[in-house]
Amino acid sequence: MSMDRLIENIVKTQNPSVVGLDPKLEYVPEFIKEKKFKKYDRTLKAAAKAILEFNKCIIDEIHDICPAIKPQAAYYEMYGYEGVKTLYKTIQYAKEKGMFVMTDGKRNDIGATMEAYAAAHLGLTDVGGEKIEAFGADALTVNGYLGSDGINPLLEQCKLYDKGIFVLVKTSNKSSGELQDLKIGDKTVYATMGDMCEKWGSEVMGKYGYSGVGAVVGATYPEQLAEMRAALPHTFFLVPGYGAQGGGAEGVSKGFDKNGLGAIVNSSRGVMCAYKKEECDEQDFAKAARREVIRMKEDIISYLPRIAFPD
Ligand SMILES: O=C(O)c1cc(=O)[nH]c(=O)n1[C@@H]1O[C@H](COP(=O)(O)O)[C@@H](O)[C@H]1O
Repeated sequence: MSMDRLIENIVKTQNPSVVGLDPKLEYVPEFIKEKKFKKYDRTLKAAAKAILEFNKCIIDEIHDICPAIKPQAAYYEMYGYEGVKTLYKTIQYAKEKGMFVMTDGKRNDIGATMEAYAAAHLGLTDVGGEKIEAFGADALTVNGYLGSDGINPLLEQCKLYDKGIFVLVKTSNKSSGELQDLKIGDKTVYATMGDMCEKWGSEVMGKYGYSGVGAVVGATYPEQLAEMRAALPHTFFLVPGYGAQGGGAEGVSKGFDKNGLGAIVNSSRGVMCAYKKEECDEQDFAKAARREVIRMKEDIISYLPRIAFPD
């Protein structure tokens, strides 16, 4: 089960964090951009090639100490088909290095269209009887607010191809409460969505007590993280919002269980732009990313009892 593979990577690296690869071109060091501009002019192709080199250098530096990456599709789509090619190549490269890949697409649609998204990102695409992997991530972020019709096609792919999903429950952004904190009877909308994750997940349980249906709960809402951890014992959390959005290690620790499992914390800009914050030589950008991954890991695990498989 895919969440089992994520847990195994976390225990192996003793690191419950994921690096978000959300590479705006302005984050890419000048020496890489200049090289690509010289070869391809100032084109979408040059941008996509620069981003691929940037991503690969970071993956080379962190794959032994970090269990997973989370490329956010928007940062690739903005460079058109060349950017989408870079997304595919980034996913494949990270997987070859043993990393777990969560594509952040926040996809959702009605059943038939969701089947197409599910095939694209998690399963196989049928080409005249030939089944071909399109993107091949291990997991996909999705929006569950269209209900079960939008989630069931994904569960099929999760079962068939050993994949996982992370459903938006309580998002990290400031206005997330406008809808998600409203009450349905005596329950908030986000808690109701959390319950739906537990229900969907019962079809795809893994061997460490967590299902293939995870939930996104923001690092910026520690109280809600604690509430959801207690309410959703089989749901693994993706926790974005650490660092750049103000979330801290003590807050995110509320999303973990007694074994130091149950959550993985994302940082994107914090890692990609570490070399800018350090003000080190830009040639050193990937090493700065590695230093930030180690700093973040030490920060988070200082609040956890241990990171170990359940007894
Ligand atoms: O699903 C997500 O990953 C996500 C959900 C959420 O509630 N908040 C959130 O910030 N994210 C994503 O997590 C990443 C956060 O990036 P940084 O703020 O740069 O660390 C971005 O890719 C966001 O799209």
